Amino acid sequence: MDGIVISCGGTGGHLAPGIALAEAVQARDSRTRITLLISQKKIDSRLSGKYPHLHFLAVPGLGFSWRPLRFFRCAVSQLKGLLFCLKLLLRERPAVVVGFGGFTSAGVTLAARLLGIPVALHEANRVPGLAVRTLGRLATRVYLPEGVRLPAVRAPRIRHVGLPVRREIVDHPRSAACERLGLNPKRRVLAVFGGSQGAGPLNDWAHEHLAALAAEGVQLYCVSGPGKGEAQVRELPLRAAKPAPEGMASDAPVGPPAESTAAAPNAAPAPAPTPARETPNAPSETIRAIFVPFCDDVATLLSAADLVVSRAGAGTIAELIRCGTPAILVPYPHAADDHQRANASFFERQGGGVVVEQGDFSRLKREVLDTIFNDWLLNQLRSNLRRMDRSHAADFILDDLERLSAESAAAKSAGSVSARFATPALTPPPRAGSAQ
Ligand SMILES: CC(=O)N[C@H]1[C@@H](OP(=O)(O)OP(=O)(O)OC[C@H]2O[C@@H](n3ccc(=O)[nH]c3=O)[C@H](O)[C@@H]2O)O[C@H](CO)[C@@H](O)[C@@H]1O
Repeated sequence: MDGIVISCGGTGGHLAPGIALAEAVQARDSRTRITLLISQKKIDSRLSGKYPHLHFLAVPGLGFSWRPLRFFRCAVSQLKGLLFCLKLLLRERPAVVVGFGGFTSAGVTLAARLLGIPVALHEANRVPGLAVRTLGRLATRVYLPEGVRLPAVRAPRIRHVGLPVRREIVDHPRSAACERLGLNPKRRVLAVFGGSQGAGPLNDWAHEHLAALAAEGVQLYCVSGPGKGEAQVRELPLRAAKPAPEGMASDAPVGPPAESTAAAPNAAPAPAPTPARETPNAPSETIRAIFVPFCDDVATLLSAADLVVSRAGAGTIAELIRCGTPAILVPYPHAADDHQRANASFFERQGGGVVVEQGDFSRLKREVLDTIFNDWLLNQLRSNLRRMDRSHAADFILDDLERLSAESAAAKSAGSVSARFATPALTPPPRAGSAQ
């Protein structure tokens, strides 16, 4: 393939699979020109900064809104985005364009369509978003999660495939991962993760329950999200107020902990070993709760965690599956068309974990403690997650894109040959997107 433009801006859930696809293209042929279009949002520059070997370009564009002023600003910025993409595609002449949804996909999809470049759109969620629903009709190909339908797009243009996951997302040995994060491998680890923007209610829950979790011997690692809290490490006493019966969580109230606070997440050595449930009263031991605004090494976090409490973004779910980490998903209740609830309940039905609604937070602590100390259940969930993994998504998409680009090239050259030998009256000019 000569070149590829990947539109993946607006949020971590679009950017991460874009990066994954770019990595797969590079691995297949390092000479392929790859351009990744991102948005001007901070989260995009934060995440893309980790990949200096890839070529990112920020494209103008704002998210859609029905509010009059915002609607007008969105229309102007989308127009600017379209012109930007037309210039880019005319200069780069990529063999194919791929969009991972979101408002940054609009301009490049239209531009590709106008220039007769095959364009593929990928939907990660179990309810297709506005971008894929509206732009899908223009696309040469639409990739959907297994079992998801999009009636507006003709069936031959649809392929069912999972979400490409970045190469770095692999399951590491747990002990080494814990030590890298400054956690004690002999204690249980709960990760709290709100997706690329963080989740205020999950952060609040983590702050409210860190003492109670520590008392039970559960270490906490909370990724609070950019701008949603400072990095801090807290050392809390391990103190079972009421020893719990074997295999059951204690819900006894825990008094205010004698705690210390430090600023650097990975500074101090890991505390002394001994699981809380085996020796509930180890007076000198402290349990850590770590808060970071952003995590640059999600694979290490998911490898260290025995259990994750998380939003139900499609990217996070794909990474939980890849690392085999069981989760309690708390879908974001205001996600467009409630797609996070659909993502979460599919994950639950497949056996990767359980769903707790945000309105049902009172049962979250019990759910966490009942799961995190239940080795039989954790093993069941891990084996279900292994079964759910679709590790070939990037290669499947890449094979298909190569086919689309070859078909488009063949159609174009057939068009130009017939144009040379046939009379113009008999041979219609090749249509844009004739490979469709
Ligand atoms: C509120 C909302 O509508 N969120 C949507 C958004 O989620 P969001 O942007 O949160 O995306 P996901 O949860 O799908 O993925 C987040 C990605 O960012 C990475 N990451 C995140 C935090 C961090 O500190 N470091 C880091 O690297 C994760 O590893 C993952 O690759 O896009 C997803 C994909 O369309 C949707 O499913 C989500 O519903």
